[in-house]
Amino acid sequence: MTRTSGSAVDVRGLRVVRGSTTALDGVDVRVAEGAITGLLGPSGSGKTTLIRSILGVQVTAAGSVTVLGHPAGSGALRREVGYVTQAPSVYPDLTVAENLRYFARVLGVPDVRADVERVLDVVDLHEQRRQLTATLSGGQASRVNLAAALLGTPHLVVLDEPTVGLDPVLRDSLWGTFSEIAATGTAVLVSSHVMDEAVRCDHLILLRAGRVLARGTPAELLIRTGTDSAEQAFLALVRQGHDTGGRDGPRPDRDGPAS
Ligand SMILES: Nc1ncnc2c1ncn2[C@@H]1O[C@H](COP(=O)(O)OP(=O)(O)OP(=O)(O)O)[C@@H](O)[C@H]1O
Repeated sequence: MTRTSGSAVDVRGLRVVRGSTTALDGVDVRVAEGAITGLLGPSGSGKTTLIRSILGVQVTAAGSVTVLGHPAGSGALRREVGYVTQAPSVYPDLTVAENLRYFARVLGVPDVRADVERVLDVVDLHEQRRQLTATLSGGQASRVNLAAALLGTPHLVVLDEPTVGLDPVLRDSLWGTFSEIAATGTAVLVSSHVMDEAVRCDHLILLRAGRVLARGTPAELLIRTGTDSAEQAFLALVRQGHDTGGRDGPRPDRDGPAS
């Protein structure tokens, strides 16, 4: 299996059918190493389905999903991919440090103590290390989830709507942490339906109705649409109705028009 240079994730021609819905319809996506890629789109556009496909837990109808040079879901990726779900994924009746030690052992991290200290550092939760997870604030709980996903130094971190329900200050601080993680060379894929978070990403993939509506840097999308906010850019792209750029150039055959 070849690995596209600089790409942690390479999705080609992905089609997924869930129930009677075509959740993804011929999607091509790359996620770059050492950068934050934002996966944006309204509710039901296919963000979670794409994330599930990248994690290798989604039955696909056509196409390929390659993660760090391996087919999505391969055993080789177990320690390589960190995933932060929308729901809390740590044990409420354990302390922060107990949770992290437990997950580090499950992952088979060689030096559990050192790795737990490292991730506590990244998410700035040293003070809460002995606190029961159930008693943490919403923002602190999000940080424990993130810390658990960072154990074992993954090369790809996938976050599904990580800032939902957080106040603007906490959101800002969490995005700062994502930038720090990306700066270490890790590929960070963040889904969000909050368009104003788009400016915090290095690359954007806009999904609509199971298709890629557009992709590019935030600045490129604003210039292309002649707008000054991600939300307006998204609406302008919906009106234009097709993917007008990105790595492959126009792909009206595959990515548009969006329905
Ligand atoms: N288990 C399922 N059975 C049938 N259809 C499903 C199932 N899960 C998702 N879908 C449909 O697939 C489409 C894509 O859903 P998906 O959850 O990927 O969207 P999303 O962009 O993540 O939405 P949200 O922002 O609301 O989480 C939607 O039309 C949804 O109704």
